[in-house]
Amino acid sequence: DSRSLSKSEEILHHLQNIVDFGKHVMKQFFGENYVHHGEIIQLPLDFVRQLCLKIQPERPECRCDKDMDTLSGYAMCLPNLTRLQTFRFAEHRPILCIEIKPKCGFIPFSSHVSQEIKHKVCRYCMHQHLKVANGKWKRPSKYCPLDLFSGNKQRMHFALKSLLQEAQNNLKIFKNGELIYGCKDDQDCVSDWNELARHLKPFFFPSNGLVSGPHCTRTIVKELIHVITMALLSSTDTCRAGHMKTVPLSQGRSYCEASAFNKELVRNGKHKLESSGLPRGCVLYKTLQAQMLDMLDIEGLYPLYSRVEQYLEEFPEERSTLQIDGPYNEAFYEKLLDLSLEDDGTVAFALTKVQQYRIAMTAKDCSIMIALSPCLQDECSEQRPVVLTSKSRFTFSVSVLDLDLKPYESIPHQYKLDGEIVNYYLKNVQAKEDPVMSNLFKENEDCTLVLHKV
Ligand SMILES: O=P(O)(O)O[C@@H]1[C@@H](OP(=O)(O)O)[C@H](OP(=O)(O)O)[C@H](O)[C@H](OP(=O)(O)O)[C@H]1OP(=O)(O)O
Ligand SMILES: Nc1ncnc2c1ncn2[C@@H]1O[C@H](COP(=O)(O)OP(=O)(O)OP(=O)(O)O)[C@@H](O)[C@H]1O
Repeated sequence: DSRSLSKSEEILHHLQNIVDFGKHVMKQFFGENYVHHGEIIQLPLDFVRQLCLKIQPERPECRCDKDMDTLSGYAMCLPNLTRLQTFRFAEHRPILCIEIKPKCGFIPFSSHVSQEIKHKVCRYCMHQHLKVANGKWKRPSKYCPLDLFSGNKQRMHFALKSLLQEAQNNLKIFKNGELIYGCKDDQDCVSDWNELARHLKPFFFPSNGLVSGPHCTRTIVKELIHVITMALLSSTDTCRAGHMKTVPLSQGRSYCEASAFNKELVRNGKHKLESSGLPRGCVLYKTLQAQMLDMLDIEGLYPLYSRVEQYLEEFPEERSTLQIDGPYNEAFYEKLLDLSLEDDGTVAFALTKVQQYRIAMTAKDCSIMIALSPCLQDECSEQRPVVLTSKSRFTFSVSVLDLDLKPYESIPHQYKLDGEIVNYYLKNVQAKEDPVMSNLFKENEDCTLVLHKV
């Protein structure tokens, strides 16, 4: 009927927006090779219905509030990113793929931040405590995104090792497209390093020269961390927004006080954490630059969102002219390049900041896929990126996944969640970790009471 027809059109429009966003916006920020925008295809409805039934039992429970669309027949076709994207020749080879969801790699530098702690401890590390308290994860992770994004090999090594210890939803490993390490759903996490090493041994020690046992496991994990680090730091792409610098590197703190790596250094009497900086073309640099489009922090952004909201309440028909829900075309991209922070009180200024924030949110929640395939020395030419380990060599490709633009409507949720994360941390973690602070906290509370009485 006409209702389902218009629903189908709506879905088609939504998918078209996703493709356009990848093509016209994210490709510009990340570069041609890292982003695969996919294409829209039509599938027979019968096939879609069967597919839906087949995958339903495999879907994580927490995801089942979202239904698969079985009515429109439209679908997005994406390359299988667990496979190498660049070189067809290696397709028959065994393939290892590491998926990392790195999350936000910088500490807010905005003067709109109201709580000092946000300038010291990163959002991921604070959020961990709330997630464990809410039962999302059983144990906190020692991973800190600032270590991964530091570009310093030692800190990156620590971050990756921590991800391998508590993968949560930040790390998955696939062998020939099949998940061998990480969480299938929130309850079911595999973190057996011996098992992982068994899977990886043929990749790293093909001639079987390594005996098994704890030493072997450690060696293999080390080699794995090495190849991931090299792939993350490799510059395999250039892009239009490459010249765009969202923030001078000197702004903001380059380490997080809550990072276990940092704490260990402080315990050993060292107080300066090294951040070697990221090579400009590497995927981490690109991701961080896009994340840093959040220049005002949610606290500075929220009033601007309210300004846009107020305007839309008065002129709802303006929503499409303002391109809030697309089209994500060249004009949309051009507007994102205005990094000025001077608020002239206009809706245009507020809107630009809101859209930049949505891009940043997307980049804070995307995943990086590294696909690696063993290659022989004579196959490795200069055009193909290669990473060497002690006993093998790999050709690899790096892609970015899950680049759908975060909805405008999620901004109030972001604002609320930010407050919850910070308040939980201040009350339950910082106060307990630091008894002096804790006492100060109490004194302040007493003090407030006295003042109230007077
Ligand atoms: O807000 P965060 O940082 O908790 O991120 C959410 C993710 O949680 P995480 O912290 O990575 O465990 C969350 O991850 P999970 O679904 O919990 O694995 C989603 O990616 C969510 O995005 P969306 O709302 O589904 O588009 C993410 O929400 P957005 O903030 O990106 O909208
Ligand atoms: N093109 C791809 N190639 C290989 N693996 C993929 C691809 N797309 C997604 N995946 C795998 O599926 C997981 C979920 O992907 P994604 O979050 O994009 O799904 P989704 O359809 O958006 O689900 P939801 O709507 O529940 O968020 C990814 O973390 C990744 O492991």
